[in-house]
Amino acid sequence: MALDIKDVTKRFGAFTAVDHLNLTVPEKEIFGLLGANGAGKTTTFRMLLGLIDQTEGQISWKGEKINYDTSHLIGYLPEERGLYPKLTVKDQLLYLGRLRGMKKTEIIQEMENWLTRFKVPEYKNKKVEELSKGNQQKIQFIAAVIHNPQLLILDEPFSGLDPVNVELLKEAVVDLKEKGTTILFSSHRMEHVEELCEHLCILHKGKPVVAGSLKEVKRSFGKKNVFIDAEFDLSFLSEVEGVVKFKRTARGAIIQINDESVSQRLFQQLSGKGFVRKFELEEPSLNDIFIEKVGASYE
Ligand SMILES: Nc1ncnc2c1ncn2[C@@H]1O[C@H](COP(=O)(O)OP(=O)(O)OP(=O)(O)O)[C@@H](O)[C@H]1O
Repeated sequence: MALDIKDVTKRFGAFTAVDHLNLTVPEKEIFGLLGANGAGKTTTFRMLLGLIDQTEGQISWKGEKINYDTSHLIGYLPEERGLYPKLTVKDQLLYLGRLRGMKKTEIIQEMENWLTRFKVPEYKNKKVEELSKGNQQKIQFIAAVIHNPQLLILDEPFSGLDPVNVELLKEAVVDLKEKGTTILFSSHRMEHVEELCEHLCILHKGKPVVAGSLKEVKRSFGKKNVFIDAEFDLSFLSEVEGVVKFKRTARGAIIQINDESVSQRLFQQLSGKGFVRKFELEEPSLNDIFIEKVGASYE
């Protein structure tokens, strides 16, 4: 296994930010770390990178502790973006690439490939401060991957990007994975995690509350959703036995049910009531799971 986090705890004084975390990130996979604000994601990343020490536990990458000697194997997109505003993109990437031990020609080649891929080749000679926030983020992403790291850690990589740039970045992440990079990323956007990750962990107050493969996580949640689009009011279905939640949407209703058999009961209730355009049994979304596991503590 590539990245091993064994019983890791981080305390700041009396406050426990990460609490006995055990995680294994398989090699050449995309792994999602989820959690509400303050759950401990960034603290976990900082410990992985050796930027702060854990209070307890062990972290290793391919069996070795991560330290200054292994830092060229790792790429990091920090949550607090940190580029030098007065430098041009080229000088910025040359500086960061050299710190990673790259040759100038290699850096220029990689930079040009990435800028073309991100559809901004003309940014090479622009100062960072001249770029929009989203475009600065693309440059920050390039800075994280320019040295072809084995392990890539992305803290909220999609935040602040428009849908076109989100797609560009997602495709880049999937390509890197296919070329053998192990990727760990955090996000508040469940649909991104659902689309990209094979394994995931939801942290809550520093503790993992859900962990496993996306399939296992969904299966073990048990509940399902039924989507119904009908020409009549469906709210009476909220009273049917086995219905956990009823949510009206613009086109109908999404009904969370205890188990698959309840869908049959719902279907029977619709008979003779009017025209039903759609009746669909769906997997629970990661959003449903997150809200149940984490959301209760907000109430
Ligand atoms: N240096 C520090 N000193 C004291 N407390 C800290 C420190 N760094 C983080 N914390 C606390 O640890 C907890 C976890 O913070 P962290 O930044 O890891 O959360 P997060 O999951 O990344 O949140 P977000 O989604 O908001 O970025 C928070 O309550 C935070 O206030």
